[in-house]
Amino acid sequence: MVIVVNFISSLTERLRVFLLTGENEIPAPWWDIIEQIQILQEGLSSYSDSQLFDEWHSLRYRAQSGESLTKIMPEAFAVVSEQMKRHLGMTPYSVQYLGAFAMHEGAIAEMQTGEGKTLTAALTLCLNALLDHGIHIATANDYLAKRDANWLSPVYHSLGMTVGVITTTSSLSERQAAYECDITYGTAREFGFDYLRDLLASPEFDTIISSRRRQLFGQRDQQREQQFLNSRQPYMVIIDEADSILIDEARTPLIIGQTNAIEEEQLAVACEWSANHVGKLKEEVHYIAHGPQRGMELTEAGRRIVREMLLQHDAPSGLDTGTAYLSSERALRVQNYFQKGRDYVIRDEKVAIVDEFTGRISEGRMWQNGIHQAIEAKEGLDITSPTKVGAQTTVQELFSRYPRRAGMTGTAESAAGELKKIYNTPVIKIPTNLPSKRQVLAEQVFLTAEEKWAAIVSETIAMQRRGRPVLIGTRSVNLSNQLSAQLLQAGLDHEVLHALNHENEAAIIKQAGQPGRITVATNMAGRGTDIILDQEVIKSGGLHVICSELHESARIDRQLTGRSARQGDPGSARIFLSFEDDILTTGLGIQRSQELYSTYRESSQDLKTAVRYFYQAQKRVEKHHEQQRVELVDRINQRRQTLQQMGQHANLDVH
Ligand SMILES: Nc1ncnc2c1ncn2[C@@H]1O[C@H](COP(=O)(O)OP(=O)(O)OP(=O)(O)O)[C@@H](O)[C@H]1O
Repeated sequence: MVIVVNFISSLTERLRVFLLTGENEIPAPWWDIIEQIQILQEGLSSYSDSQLFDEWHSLRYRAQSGESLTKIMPEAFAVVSEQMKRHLGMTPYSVQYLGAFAMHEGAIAEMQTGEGKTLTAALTLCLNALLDHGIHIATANDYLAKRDANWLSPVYHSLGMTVGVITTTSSLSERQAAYECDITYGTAREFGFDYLRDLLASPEFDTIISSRRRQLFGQRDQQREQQFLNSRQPYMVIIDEADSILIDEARTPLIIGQTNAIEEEQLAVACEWSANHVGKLKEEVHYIAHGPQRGMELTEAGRRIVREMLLQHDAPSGLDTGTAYLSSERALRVQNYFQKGRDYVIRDEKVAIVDEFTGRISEGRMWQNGIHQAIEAKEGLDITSPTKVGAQTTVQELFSRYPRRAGMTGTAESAAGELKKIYNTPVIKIPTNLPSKRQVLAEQVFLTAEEKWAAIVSETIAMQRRGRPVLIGTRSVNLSNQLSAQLLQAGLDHEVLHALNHENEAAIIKQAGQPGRITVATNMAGRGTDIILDQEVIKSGGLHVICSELHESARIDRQLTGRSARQGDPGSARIFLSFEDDILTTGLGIQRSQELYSTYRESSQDLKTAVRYFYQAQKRVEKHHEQQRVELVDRINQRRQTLQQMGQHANLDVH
């Protein structure tokens, strides 16, 4: 045993050298280490449970006495694997060890969907938990946090480790308890908000925030009076769906707000008044549209009309002209760019934001700068409290607090450059356990959206006739409903999975691999839930995935197509496009997309060669989003510096 362990130690040193060189191919020594782990595990199979526990305990002792975790890794993985075999009935595959090595060394392991990332992460988590510092695993949503923690808890408990879960609904004391555990599961968003809550409660925040600034933000938040939620210094985080969190979500800051009663009242009045009046304003005459980000601008004629409306008897008293201009511009922006069913849904008489990347409701999120209230006014709902920024952070800053961080995902390779640049984290591509049998069929391009949807229905019928299940991904709840109506018209039974019914997700996904089953899903597309194929389906070609439009991020498209042909199963995928798709206008502009539309209307035989325009448009949008992320980080850093300067001035005043 000693000889084996020494041999492994020399190999693990080589593993580190490899990572530092930044190549992303799996080197031969990694395979040798796996073989040795398997030999070690074989030796442990005769151990009793208490002997295994003692073995783990001695590894803890060695780790805490200063022996490097990399050196201990093979022995630790052998013990954890033996516990996985005993408690879950599964022994990690070789590729899962590769993923765990990569993550232990701080990389993002790119593992295809369905390759077993949950188990892989557990290996790395256990190893790093040997130091007793507390490890976080950031999952894509609450459901996965609970599911994964429950599934793996017998393994953690058998090693004497505690595991906690934080979800949107966790109380403060539940959060405190979960952070005390060896391993804590939660979403990046929850970890981020708890960090901000603790930041607001910290004495440093008081020094930074001068008394003048406190006046601006109102009195101390109640939460600031109580203990920290997480009193431990964060040590390591593993980020699941790392590209989605580190790239897609990094465009919006995490903000924790504080309210102000007077502004609340004024905003509500202005929003309601504007929502009722902006219908009278005409584009180009009264306002200019600058796009979703920059919004609307009233022209001189527009301002005149707003002033006239303010003089009418139904105008609320106390609404000043400046506020009326601003709230009219905001109401116009909401009317033109925020779509019910795509950007938000109404749930329990409240506006709930739909995450554009996952298709799920972003629990607890509100749009800032009065947008949320303007939407409520447009929908005739009660106006909720506006929030002022109390503290904010970026995803980049949140994760840079952890001395050790790693990630895993099915689709990081295309974002490898940005991940390396912003987070200094390499991406390592892990091979699949079994060779992939996915057939990616040629894209189909149509002039109009109508033709495209008709073709999607036809392809669905053809696949169903062969006994194959079909999963159709759409970009919004509205489109899902529209397609659903068409499927019904064609007499096709189907299930719809979207932000408003995602409680049934697991049940719907469970059935999605049955012969001839049709499932329509918004972007979430059952991420994190396995579509298990019926034996008959495997014989008839597996799941067929239809991507009904290109998403603004190519990774989301790949996640969708990746639902087919998992773990060596057969399967296929096809992307359908039309010249009326949003991606063209967003990426190439309205004029260019109209030109393309006209060109291809005249020469429809060229449609096939048009595919490249769609990918070009998608690339442009991705580039634009990357730019936004860089700007966000700069803006928040600048704001911090200003605050710090204000704090220093305040201190000078006191002295
Ligand atoms: N070593 C193993 N032996 C047998 N089954 C395994 C093993 N590892 C994982 N599985 C099974 O494979 C399936 C997929 O696992 P998991 O959900 O972790 O995959 P994933 O890579 O996270 O997929 P996704 O990207 O869809 O979330 C699960 O049903 C799991 O039980």
